[in-house]
Amino acid sequence: MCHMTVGTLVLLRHGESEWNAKNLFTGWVDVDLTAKGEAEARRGGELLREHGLLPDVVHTSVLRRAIRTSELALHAADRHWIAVRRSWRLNERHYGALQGKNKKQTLETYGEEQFMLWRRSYDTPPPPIDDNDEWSQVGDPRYATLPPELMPRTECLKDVVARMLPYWYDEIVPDLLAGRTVLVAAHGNSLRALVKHLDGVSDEAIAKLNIPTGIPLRYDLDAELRPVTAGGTYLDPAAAAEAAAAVANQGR
Ligand SMILES: O=C(O)[C@@H](CO)OP(=O)(O)O
Repeated sequence: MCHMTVGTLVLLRHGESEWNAKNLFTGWVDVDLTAKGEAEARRGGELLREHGLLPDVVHTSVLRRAIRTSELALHAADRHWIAVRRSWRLNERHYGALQGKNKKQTLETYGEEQFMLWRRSYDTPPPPIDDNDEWSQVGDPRYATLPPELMPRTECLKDVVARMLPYWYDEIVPDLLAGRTVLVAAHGNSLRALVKHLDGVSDEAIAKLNIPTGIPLRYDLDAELRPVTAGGTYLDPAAAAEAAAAVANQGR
């Protein structure tokens, strides 16, 4: 008899970034972590170590807040030496013309309904960013090999699901099927896209789901890659609930 071993998936949103702290829409803008964000990343790594949840491989976006979070967390867990893979497909949702804009001012200017449509609706993207905008990523060398028609100027969550899933199936799933413990260090909305897929969250319900910074979320998957526990398990559930509520309230 052949038993397929399925590994464990651990999702980690980067720690607080400079633009999280300033309450600015960030998207693909490559901002760094704050000192608080660095401490959150280290704490995330300590949680991994305390729970004996030691990654064999890490997948990150190509943005420094996720890369640095993974490095700080893995250092704290004594797993700094594991294999690393990165992809733009794990990047934060491209926030279009909202990149660099203040969330509170945007809420005041456009009103609650439009603000939440842009932030959390499944299929309404913000207006596209102009290629000459100071926060455009056109010309950024890290995307030089990206086919031009794949380079986003804005994205809704549905677009993120569509561009993230090829990476999930082609790069992450094989690691899981090989029985590995897989850490995915990414972003609020790219992880919402992955959670939506894993848990089969409806287009409506995903609007209410927020991912806190720096707290590992564990998913044990069955042989069909379905979560054994719906929604996964945060390694620090109380801190996760409080931090997710704070994300939901941004802009207010
Ligand atoms: O600004 C962003 O890129 C994201 C994540 O910080 O914000 P929001 O939670 O509003 O989608």
